[in-house]
Amino acid sequence: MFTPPKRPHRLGRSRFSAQREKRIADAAANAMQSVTSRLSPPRTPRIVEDEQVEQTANETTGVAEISGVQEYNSTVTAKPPTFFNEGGLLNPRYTFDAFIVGKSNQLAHAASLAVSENPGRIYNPLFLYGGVGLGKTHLLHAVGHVGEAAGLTVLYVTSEKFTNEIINAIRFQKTEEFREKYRQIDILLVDDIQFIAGKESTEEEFFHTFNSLHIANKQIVVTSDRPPKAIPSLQDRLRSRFEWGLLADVQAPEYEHRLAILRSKADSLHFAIPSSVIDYIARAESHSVRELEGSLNRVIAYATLQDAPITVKLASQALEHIYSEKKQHTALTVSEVLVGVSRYYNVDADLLRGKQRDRDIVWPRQVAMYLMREETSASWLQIGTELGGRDHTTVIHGWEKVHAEMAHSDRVRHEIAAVLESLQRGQI
Ligand SMILES: Nc1ncnc2c1ncn2[C@@H]1O[C@H](COP(=O)(O)OP(=O)(O)OP(=O)(O)O)[C@@H](O)[C@H]1O
Repeated sequence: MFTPPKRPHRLGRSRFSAQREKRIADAAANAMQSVTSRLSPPRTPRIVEDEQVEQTANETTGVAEISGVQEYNSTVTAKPPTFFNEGGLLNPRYTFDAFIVGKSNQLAHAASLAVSENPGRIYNPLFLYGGVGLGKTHLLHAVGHVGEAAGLTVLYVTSEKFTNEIINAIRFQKTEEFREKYRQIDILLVDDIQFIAGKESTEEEFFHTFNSLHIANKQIVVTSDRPPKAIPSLQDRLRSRFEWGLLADVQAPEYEHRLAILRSKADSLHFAIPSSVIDYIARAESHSVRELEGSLNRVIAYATLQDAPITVKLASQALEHIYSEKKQHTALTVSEVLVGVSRYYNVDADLLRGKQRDRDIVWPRQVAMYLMREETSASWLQIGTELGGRDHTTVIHGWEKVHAEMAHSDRVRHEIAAVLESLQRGQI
């Protein structure tokens, strides 16, 4: 039977003074820095963080995009845009070699490897989707590295950066230069494509970019936190183009996979971590590899700070606040499930409560029934009431339908896990 993933940790800090926590975090960060600089030569600076790029772009242009409508703030001094990446934007750490393959990411990895070796020829576009911190960006960059090594023109861009470039291009009448740049690319890598949804001119321009690259057999790889059909307000013509190639999802790693990832991370830090400690960290249910990496870094930093050997006891102290926060999760409520399911499937909550029997509405309604039963303490009767006064037998039937589909289909299992994850994220 499907065991729904546990909820990710919430941000509440009631049991810990924020000050104490900050002191540990600062000290850990400092210690980590000194550890890593002692152990390995300084790396090429990491890829510029997206936030920095966006912030700079927005500060420079004074452009705000509100509900898909672009507005210009004329009080900010405007500078002409720079269109071309300065290069080196691929993170050197994000290679195929450094990517640990497991059941949860097998398809996404194999597809990424295949397109990197044969760009524009097999899965085009490749659409990678899944929850936070599960390696989508890592795979995107890995494809880029292989392309660059083969001498191809690779462009990695976040959808926010793409949006900002379009806004700038329109503003400074440089749309031709913008198009020219995008049409010279052999491999276009776009991160977090879900953010272009609802931004009219960005979708329009992306649609044309997509078509001209696709016709020319140039490779397009995009990532998203959800499959195309679940991105609200995405234009249908883009949605169908995303579904043209291959959709590959990444899921949270299971225990053995978490172990392998942690071992590899510890090796890359040149740190001998006892297997009991690796096991201790891996045992915590985690929805994100980023979170796992954070736990490992914290344990190493904690040990360095205290000048103590790395033991399970020390690891449990270092991670105490994280685990105790995980235990404080509150259950979802039926109305949170309703709102979350409606948001995920882009179906109005009133339609979920209503009588319409269209397939597009019936399935999300049944998913809501299933998740209300599994994730809240509500009775069949209460769930029926929340869903527009339905009889409890209807709710049981809905639950059974989803349960049976999940038993037969990986795709449905993944879909339900993705809905649940989006509910949990919405709750934080
Ligand atoms: N299978 C894996 N093997 C090794 N490292 C991994 C793996 N999956 C994820 N990571 C690491 O976890 C971190 C987060 O991964 P990444 O940024 O690619 O996640 P993401 O899915 O793009 O998340 P987001 O949606 O938040 O952008 C990175 O440091 C990445 O190297």
